[in-house]
Amino acid sequence: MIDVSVIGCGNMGGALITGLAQAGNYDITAYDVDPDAFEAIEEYADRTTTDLEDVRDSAVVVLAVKPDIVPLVLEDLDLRAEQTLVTIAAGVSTDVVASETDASVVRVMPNLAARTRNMAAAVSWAEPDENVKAMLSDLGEFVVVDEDLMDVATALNGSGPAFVFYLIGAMQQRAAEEGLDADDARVLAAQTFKGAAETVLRSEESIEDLIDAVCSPGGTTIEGMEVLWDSSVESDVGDALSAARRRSAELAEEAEK
Ligand SMILES: NC(=O)C1=CN([C@@H]2O[C@H](COP(=O)(O)OP(=O)(O)OC[C@H]3O[C@@H](n4cnc5c(N)ncnc54)[C@H](O)[C@@H]3O)[C@@H](O)[C@H]2O)C=CC1
Ligand SMILES: O=C(O)[C@@H]1CCC=N1
Repeated sequence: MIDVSVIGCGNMGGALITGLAQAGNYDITAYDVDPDAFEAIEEYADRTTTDLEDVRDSAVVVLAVKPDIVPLVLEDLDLRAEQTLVTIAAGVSTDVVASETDASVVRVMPNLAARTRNMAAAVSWAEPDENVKAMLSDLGEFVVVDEDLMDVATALNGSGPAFVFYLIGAMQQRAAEEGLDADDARVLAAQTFKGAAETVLRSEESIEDLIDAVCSPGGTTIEGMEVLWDSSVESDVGDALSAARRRSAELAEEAEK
């Protein structure tokens, strides 16, 4: 049983609590200044609290507040060297957090799919932390990156679910306009993304070869692919990723001030 506290139970803190509770093996304390935040996670957390004292003894404390709130929480959070503080705030460096705590600091960029234990996470740490490793493995897949690559990881896997939701929405909407029931279209679009993603994860074929495998000669897919290849979708998706990466770098500059 790993004793974990989550500070900030909004969208991302709540997703981590939900996923960890489903994994079992975690004793979870949920802390927030706003008791309304507990509504969505009450059934998953072992306890909820508005008293910061209650999180002080956890082996792992996850800081899941907005980047500008991080310094305020650190002012009041007194942790010991044997504890681990996981920071997930976009743009807040390990150094900024480590300068305010005795705990060892691990920086993680998680994503909302923690809710269903399908999270993609990037982690940077001075040395591997066994508890954090267990948590990230229980919540999905993770890769270890140098901290200077956290901005691009933030854009890719942190913000990425929103970009994918957008694409799912676009496919769902057109299929509904062309006659499918909207709920059926939602299921088919989402399951198609899930299946395509799973296929990529389990295959060593290049993305180009996988596209080719769907394009039957003279068939339907190639007609759609011609539209995509002639469009700016590839560079527009890239530009969305770059914009998110730039914002992460800006947040980092703001956090250093
Ligand atoms: N939303 C997402 O998909 C992801 C968010 N993150 C990071 O997670 C952090 C939280 O983001 P969200 O969950 O989206 O924000 P949110 O606004 O949904 O949740 C923030 C929570 O913090 C609470 N809070 C505010 N002040 C507090 C304090 N002093 N002490 C304790 N709790 C306090 C709020 O009541 C709220 O429940 C951010 O730093 C963000 O960069 C990282 C990856 C993905
Ligand atoms: O939008 C944000 O700033 C956070 C960080 C990554 C995903 N959500």
